[in-house]
Amino acid sequence: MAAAKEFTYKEVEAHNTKKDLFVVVHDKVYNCSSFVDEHPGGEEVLLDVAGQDATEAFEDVGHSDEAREILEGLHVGNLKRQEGDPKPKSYTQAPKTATTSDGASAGVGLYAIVLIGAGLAFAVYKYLQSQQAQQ
Ligand code: HEM
Repeated sequence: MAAAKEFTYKEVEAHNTKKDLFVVVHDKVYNCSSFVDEHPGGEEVLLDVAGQDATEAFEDVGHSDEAREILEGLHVGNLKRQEGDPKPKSYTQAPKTATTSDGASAGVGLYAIVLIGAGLAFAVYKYLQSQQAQQ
């Protein structure tokens, strides 16, 4: 049996189009070109990780054993990691950021309401005090 072909990250990076799409999952290199159109999760997500390390993106979704079998069928070689290679690309980063900023703006809104309420109470208190002083 011939030894598995070795790719550097730079070589994998060159395969980043829909017609020529390599991804890395757990340091193995897969040619997904024939599968892009059939992917149940859509072509966009695969194009997003084209030529990159898709380990986290693939694992975050919780793909089935069947998906892993398809993946093995697309295996074309192994990744030869070198110093300075980028880290795996995460899929969940964007939604997480959105949730954080939503929470922050809700907190600011609540803070404003409390401040306005306190201001109003203070104004009423001052008004009543001045009324009493006049009597
Ligand atoms: C790299 C090779 C990949 C293969 C062979 C593959 C294969 C599959 C298969 C067979 C399914 C159907 C459900 C299942 O059996 O788990 C699926 C669903 C899905 N995949 Fe992938 N996938 C790959 C990469 C990715 C990547 C990188 C993402 C990025 C986020 C992704 C996102 C999804 C999503 C969101 C679904 C769910 C679709 C739905 O249920 O509506 N996949 N994939």
